[in-house]
Amino acid sequence: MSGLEVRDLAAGYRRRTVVSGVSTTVDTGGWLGIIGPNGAGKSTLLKAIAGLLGHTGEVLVDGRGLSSLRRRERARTIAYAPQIPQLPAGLTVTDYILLGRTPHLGALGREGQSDLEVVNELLTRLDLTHLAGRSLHTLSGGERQRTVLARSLAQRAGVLLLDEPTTGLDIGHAQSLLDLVDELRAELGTTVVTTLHDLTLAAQYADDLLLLSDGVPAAHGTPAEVLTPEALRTHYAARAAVLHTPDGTPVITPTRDSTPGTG
Ligand SMILES: Nc1ncnc2c1ncn2[C@@H]1O[C@H](COP(=O)(O)OP(=O)(O)OP(=O)(O)O)[C@@H](O)[C@H]1O
Repeated sequence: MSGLEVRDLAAGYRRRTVVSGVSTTVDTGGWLGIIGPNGAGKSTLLKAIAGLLGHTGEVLVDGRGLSSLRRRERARTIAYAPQIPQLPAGLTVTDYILLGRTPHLGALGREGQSDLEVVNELLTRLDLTHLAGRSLHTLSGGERQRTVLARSLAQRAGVLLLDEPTTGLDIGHAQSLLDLVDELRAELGTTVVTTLHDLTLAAQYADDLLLLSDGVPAAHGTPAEVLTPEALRTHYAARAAVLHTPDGTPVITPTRDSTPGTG
């Protein structure tokens, strides 16, 4: 049970406010997608929700303010995978993913069978088993991305914040990752917040979308409500058609201007 509530959050860097006026609720086991053009403030918002960036307003999980939680309890409550992670040198893939289990270890700090089982399952599900003993710095971009996500998933926190989790992943690995996250929310009631540039994937996986534009919420609702051709034109300056799958999920496809002489 880990519902998330954000109340009138504002955050930024030094004296510059980058995001403001964000209020939203994500039910236990729900999935909120944060979308918006480059520089809109998506990563800043996610970092502020994670408690990694000073902010005003409140972030509550099951009604409890995150700032009131001790470090270990907080790590069991909320997990965050950054868009561009800093990876420690010299660790193997397995050791790095095991770090995600730290908030669950007993007084001696030794991992047990259940921790290893969680890690092994993630290695399998994220197609990393063949890389288990490899050093982090030898991984390709997509392999590194999957390893970082595996660590955040190993944390088994009630709230999972993922910043652009599919960046650098091919279409198959992107789907496996999002399917796995979807299963965690169904099986464990994990509450998910992701930023996603791929609007079609965002529409397929998230229950609700929050569109940020210039740091403020410009639209908030179901994917079909938020992803309109007007919204794409206004906030992304994009030419795009919005098609729909039989169940009504929007599919965004860019369209090219057919100006004579430009092909
Ligand atoms: N560490 C920082 N210090 C100062 N300004 C920052 C910092 N990080 C981000 N910004 C600025 O804050 C604004 C929002 O950045 P942010 O990374 O949150 O946007 P975003 O929506 O995630 O963008 P993108 O889609 O390009 O990843 C941008 O103008 C950016 O230049």
